[in-house]
Amino acid sequence: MALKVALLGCGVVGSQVVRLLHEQADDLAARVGTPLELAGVAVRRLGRRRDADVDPALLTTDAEALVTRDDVDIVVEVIGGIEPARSLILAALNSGKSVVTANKALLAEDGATVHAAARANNADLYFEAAVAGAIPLIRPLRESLAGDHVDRVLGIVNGTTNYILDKMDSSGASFSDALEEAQALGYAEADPTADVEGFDAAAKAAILAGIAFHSRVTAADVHREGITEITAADVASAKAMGYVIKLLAICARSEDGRSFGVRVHPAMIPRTHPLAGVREAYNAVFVEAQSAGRLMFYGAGAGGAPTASAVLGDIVAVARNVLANTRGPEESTYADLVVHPVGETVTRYHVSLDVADKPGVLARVADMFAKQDVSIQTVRQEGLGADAQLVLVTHRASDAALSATIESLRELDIVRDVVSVMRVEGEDTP
Ligand SMILES: NC(=O)C1=CN([C@@H]2O[C@H](COP(=O)(O)OP(=O)(O)OC[C@H]3O[C@@H](n4cnc5c(N)ncnc54)[C@H](O)[C@@H]3O)[C@@H](O)[C@H]2O)C=CC1
Ligand SMILES: N[C@@H](CC=O)C(=O)O
Ligand code: NA
Repeated sequence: MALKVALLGCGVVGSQVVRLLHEQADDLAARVGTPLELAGVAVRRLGRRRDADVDPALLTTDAEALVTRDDVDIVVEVIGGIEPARSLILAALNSGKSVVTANKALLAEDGATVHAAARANNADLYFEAAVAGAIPLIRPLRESLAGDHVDRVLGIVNGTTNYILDKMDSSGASFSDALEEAQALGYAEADPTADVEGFDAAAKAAILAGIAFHSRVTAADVHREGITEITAADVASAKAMGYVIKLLAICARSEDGRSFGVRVHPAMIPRTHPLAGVREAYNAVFVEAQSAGRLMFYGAGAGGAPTASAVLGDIVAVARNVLANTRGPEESTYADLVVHPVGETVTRYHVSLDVADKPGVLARVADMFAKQDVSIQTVRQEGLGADAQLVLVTHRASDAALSATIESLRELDIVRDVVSVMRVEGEDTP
């Protein structure tokens, strides 16, 4: 007997899920042990032209009725956003269906509710596509590394922003042109603010940290900065110093192991760093675990077909569980560690200051750093006279000390503007 799949949403990802379910039907049936059949596809509007070749008889605008239908075994949610996705997923789980979702926004906002519903109903909740698209990352963390102790997860988890930063760096494209290209290629979220302001990466970081450190983490726990303030001048200045700017997600345990930090922000990394070679919409994530050492996961982090690949992998896993009357791993939060504030983060900084070009300026600026115990590694002057800029790179310092330094620099009459402050990552370890 076939297992029936209900699909919610038929956009960039959903239409590719439909295509793969059709094109690979025989292989999927052989791998699962029984055919997978599309029971229905919930869409917002009937009669709209769509990429997928869907039998019109399967289309419905009544998603609620579809997810609770008796003959449906697995519900795939690729609508995105919080509502109605959450209500539909809960209705599916409460009707005993297993769920596959790509929805990182929901999992990071209210994962506790959906995971609890999965547990209460003895149903599966799989979400490999939610983080880093096609790259197998959730399953390795939840299953392959279940016997290890993860200390750090660090990488590029948003394809749209990586595409924009890469185009700005390699071809001098403007921010807005590069964003339009990323949207046309199907990488961006429905509202690209989620990408460029770092919300999407922050949601993914929350999910990764929660799994890696066996603790509950929500998007609100993540320190988030986007890329909208990054200018062509920042990109050029980074390039001149042998760096490239990337939007990084960093989840790291504290040294005493009692807490961890989760942050998403643009950072300069050396052009020789492995993450510097991650181009276009590709993602790459390092996982550092005590016994496994350093692992690197690389691949397509966005786009219809790559994301659908991860969704299909989850559908097969869930279908096998349904047939075997078993279920996959449930949410693990037993460690219950706390998330420490970003002020405790220790890293290096690149600071650009617009200063008056006159004797004594450097000494006064250096004094502000010294007062906060922030040690300067390099300093150089760019431009002359009214255009003079001081560019400083610090040794490792706490975020709190650096912020206090910047505040005091702003008050100096010789500092006309703090042009940019950016973290420098990846010089000690990847
Ligand atoms: N596009 C990508 O590269 C990736 C997307 N994702 C996630 O996959 C999910 C879907 O993303 P996309 O396919 O890119 O978005 P999309 O905007 O192309 O597709 C969503 C579809 O859901 C439909 N929809 C909205 N409300 C509905 C409702 N009440 N009932 C039925 N259909 C409804 C919309 O009309 C649209 O066709 C999101 O959670 C996104 O974050 C995850 C990884 C990569
Ligand atoms: N908008 C996201 C899509 C995948 O999660 C991105 O650009 O990475
Ligand atoms: Na993935």
